[in-house]
Amino acid sequence: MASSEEHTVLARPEFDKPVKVLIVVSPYYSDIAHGLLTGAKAELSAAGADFEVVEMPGALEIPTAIGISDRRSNFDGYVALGCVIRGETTHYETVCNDSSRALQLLGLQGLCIGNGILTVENKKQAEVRADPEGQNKGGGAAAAALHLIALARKWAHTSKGIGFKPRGEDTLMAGDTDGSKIA
Ligand SMILES: Nc1c(NC[C@H](O)[C@H](O)[C@H](O)CO)[nH]c(=O)[nH]c1=O
Ligand SMILES: CC(=O)[C@@H](O)COP(=O)(O)O
Repeated sequence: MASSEEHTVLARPEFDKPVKVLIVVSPYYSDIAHGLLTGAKAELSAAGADFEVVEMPGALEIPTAIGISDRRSNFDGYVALGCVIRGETTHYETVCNDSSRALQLLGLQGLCIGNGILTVENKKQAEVRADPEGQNKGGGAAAAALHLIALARKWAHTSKGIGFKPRGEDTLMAGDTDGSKIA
């Protein structure tokens, strides 16, 4: 089956300065969340990254939680962990699509986010994907965040000089109301 085929995994990035990552996890399916979290923590620890963990009720709250955290803290990156299992109604599509799209939009704003929100047909599919000894999607999401952080740091002191300003305390972000922060 295509889903069990091996894929290429990039070498773990190395950092010369501390890295601080926020894991935002929904325990909606707690056993699945536990597996994802175990894999993500192991990957971050192997890279020497520090991390904190916060919980949100469901996958839909995860992007909002990351957006709030990014405006009010100093994390280098984020790992989103959760699981959405198809039910009887169309709500599955809403939770899957909106959480994924919102994470991508945050990413396009410059946030370094690994998406480890499983979107599956049944619990069995989730179990093999969450298992740190199996597909280890939590570890994969943490690795994705680390690669984005490494890229952001690689270009940290580079600019085309055409008015682009890296995100920072003096950069106006969506939701900011302080006019003095306008970049
Ligand atoms: N059905 C699943 C949900 N639904 C809950 C939403 O994420 C959200 O918390 C609620 O609509 C309140 O805003 N969440 C999951 O993480 N997984 C599901 O399968
Ligand atoms: C992904 C969901 O929100 C899903 O679990 C909801 O189930 P249902 O469509 O049966 O209400």
